[in-house]
Amino acid sequence: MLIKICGLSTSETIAAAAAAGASHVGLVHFAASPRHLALDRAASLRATVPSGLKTVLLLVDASEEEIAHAVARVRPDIVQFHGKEPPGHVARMRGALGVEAWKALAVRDQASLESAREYAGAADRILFDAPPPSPDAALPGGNGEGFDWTLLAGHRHAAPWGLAGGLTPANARAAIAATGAPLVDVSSGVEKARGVKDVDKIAAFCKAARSL
Ligand SMILES: O=C(O)c1ccccc1NCC(=O)[C@H](O)[C@H](O)COP(=O)(O)O
Repeated sequence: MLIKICGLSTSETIAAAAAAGASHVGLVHFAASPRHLALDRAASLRATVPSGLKTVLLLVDASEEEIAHAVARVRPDIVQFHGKEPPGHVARMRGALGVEAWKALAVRDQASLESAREYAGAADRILFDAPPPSPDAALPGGNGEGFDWTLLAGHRHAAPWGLAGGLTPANARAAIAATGAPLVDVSSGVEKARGVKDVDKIAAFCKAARSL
C-alpha cells in the first residue's frame, strides 16, 4: 500500500511519516494554503526527506516558468498538479522537467471519473479527490472533505491512481476496502489544528492503511 502524507511543514513530521511507513510526503507551495511553504523552506525540508521516501511538490495552476523554477529549487520526485491544469500542460511539464507528474481531479459523479481518461499518458498518476466545499472556497484540496467512494468501486482505471479527500485513521481501512485504492493521500485527517500535523495521527493513519 502506498501512503502519501500531504502538507508537511516540519522535519519532525517528515521523520514521523518515514517511521510510520509512508511512501510519499507532500510539500504544498500555494500561497492561500495554511500549509504553504516558501520555496527556500520547501527546499530545506526536502533535504531532510530520507531516501526511499518520495517527495511530492504540490502546485496549483502555476505557470510553466513558476513550475520550472520551483522544481529546480526544491528538486521533488513528483509534481502534483492540483488546479485546473489541462492534460497538455501536465504532459509538457512532465516531459520538460523529467519528474513524475500527478494530477488531482475532483470527483462529483461518474462523468468526472471518465474525464480522468484524458490524462492517461499525460500524468503518471491520477488522484481522485473531493471537490472543494463551495465554488469560492479558498483551496481546491486539503479541505478534509470526502466524496462518494462507491463511484470508484469496480471502475476501470486508465492510469495508476490514488484516493484522497476526507481520509482519517478511522475511515482509511473502509475507504481502501470500498475502492481498492493502491495509494491513499491524507492531509486534514492527520492534523491537530488546521495546517498543524499530529505525529500520533500520522502513525495511526499509516497503521490503518496497512491493515487490510
Ligand atoms: O493542503 C492544502 O492546503 C492544499 C492546497 C491547495 C491544493 C491542494 C491542497 N491539498 C491537497 C491534499 O492535501 C491532498 O492531496 C488531498 O486534497 C486530501 O486532503 P484532505 O482532504 O485534507 O485529506
